[in-house]
Amino acid sequence: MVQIGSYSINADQLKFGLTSLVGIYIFQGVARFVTKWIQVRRRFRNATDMPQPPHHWLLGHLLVMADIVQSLPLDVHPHVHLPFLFEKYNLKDKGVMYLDLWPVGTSMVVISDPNMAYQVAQGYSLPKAERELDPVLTPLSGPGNMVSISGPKWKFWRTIFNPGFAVQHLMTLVPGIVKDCENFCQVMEEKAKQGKVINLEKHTTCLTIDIIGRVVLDTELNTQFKPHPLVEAFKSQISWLAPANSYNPWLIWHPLRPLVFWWNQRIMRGILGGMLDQRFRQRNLNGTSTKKSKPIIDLALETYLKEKDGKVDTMDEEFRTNAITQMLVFVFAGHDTTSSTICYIFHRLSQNPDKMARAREELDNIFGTDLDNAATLLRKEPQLLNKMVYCTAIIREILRMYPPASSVRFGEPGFYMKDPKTGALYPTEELMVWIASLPIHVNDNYWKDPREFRPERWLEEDIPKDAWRPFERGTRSCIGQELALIETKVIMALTLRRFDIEAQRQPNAANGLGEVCGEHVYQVLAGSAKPKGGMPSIIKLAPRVI
Ligand code: HEM
Repeated sequence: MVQIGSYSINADQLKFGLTSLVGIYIFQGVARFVTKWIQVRRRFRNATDMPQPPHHWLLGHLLVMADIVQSLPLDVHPHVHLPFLFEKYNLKDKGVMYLDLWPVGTSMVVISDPNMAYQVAQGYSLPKAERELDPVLTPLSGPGNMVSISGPKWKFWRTIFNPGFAVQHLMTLVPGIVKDCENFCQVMEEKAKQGKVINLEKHTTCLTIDIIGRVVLDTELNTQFKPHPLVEAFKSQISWLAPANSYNPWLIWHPLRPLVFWWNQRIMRGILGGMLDQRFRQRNLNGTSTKKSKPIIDLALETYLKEKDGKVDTMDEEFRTNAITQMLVFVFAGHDTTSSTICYIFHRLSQNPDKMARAREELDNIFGTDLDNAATLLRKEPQLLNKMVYCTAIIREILRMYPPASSVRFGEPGFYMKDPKTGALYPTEELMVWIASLPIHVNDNYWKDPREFRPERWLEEDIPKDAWRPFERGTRSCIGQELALIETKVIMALTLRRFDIEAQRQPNAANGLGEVCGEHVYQVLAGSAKPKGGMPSIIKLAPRVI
């Protein structure tokens, strides 16, 4: 007998009551699930204004998706599927494709038309799809990170960091970037002498992490020579992210994942917090530094101190927590996108000796034929990077063919995209809006021979308006795009003439397929879109270095 206030109930009544409660709870859950299922399927089935592949009354587009997934190597990045879907279901001319993937994925609209991408990112900036971004970005940087938030909070942080990413400022940081690239050359030379297959992406990642550490935190992380606890915790975090291409429940809901995430966050935030506090103490003691090249962390603190009218004894806890989050997001967003771009540059040039020769000739003309001169000259005159016209065309072409990131937004009631050719209106309400860039970048309505690597197109042809968007466009475009271009050019200036790098073939994916449009190091999902297997490569000294 159990006494509750003035009531008493026996064990059987209690059991009955609890079972009924659980039953009602489960019934409500199932009813909600089924209702949502019916609503979503109905919306897609009855829609005449939502161009889409054939829709199944029960499974939506899950069968269509399963079909396309099977027709490509199983491990490709999800954005690789999209151009094939547009092509197969004749949706390229529509410029949009609606996909009903509920309950496995979010219902969405994907864009392959530059003008409609303009409408959602530049004409009007739809808010970020925070719910879809957070599972990746929260473990890596924390809640409230600049990539996934929208509104006034995002504006506050973007305004604080914008000056640090302006070209004029970044040019002052080139000497430091050159130093990291010299370290890279040293490591690559050793690897070339060993003649073994190396994981190229691992080395370019260490390089870009060193650069981001220097530019943002003014710290020599030196990961090219020895592991750094910040970076090790970061890599562990990436390796523990829930896999997007797996349906294995053990991998999706690994019970240890929250614990690992918490532990790594503790390490990363501890290290960055320490760095931030130290800079804050120094700034408070020394006032505003007159040093010409300032790391981004100092510029942020300067803005903060200015807002507080000069000296303050302690940093606002909210500012501190959020500043650490943004530093972490810079470390994440600032390294793996650039590192995979560098890998693909080497890869495509090794397959196209004529283009490699043209790039080397350009570098000889700018920096002279003595290879050691490039570093010395760049330290003195960073503006020489602006003369690397053909190399810039190569970077643009690689980013067109292998965009490492893209933008996911969330639609709004009453916000429609308008087909510029037909005037048809396409709804966005309650849908994820994916500006995936790849389906735009390889859409032959806008690009000639889109699957061909032809840097010359950037010098000789008209590039369609808004059709190149690897950094996205509009207010939410990449804050680090100038940094990415500068560092990639410095790396090219110092390495292209020194090394020949050749990507090696790897075992096929689980379904026996090993290529996408003839590419064997296609993009896979690993935080962002990265070359398969880290692009294992043989590296040799270029003939003129031997
Ligand atoms: C080749 C290199 C890079 C590519 C292709 C790239 C691409 C992108 C893209 C497509 C976005 C928009 C993402 C979205 O809408 O969700 C973005 C945003 C962002 N990127 Fe990059 N990125 C690169 C390098 C960098 C670097 C070096 C940094 C340095 C810190 C960086 C920091 C950021 C940040 C903080 C944002 C969010 C900006 C905002 O919403 O205000 N990125 N990037």
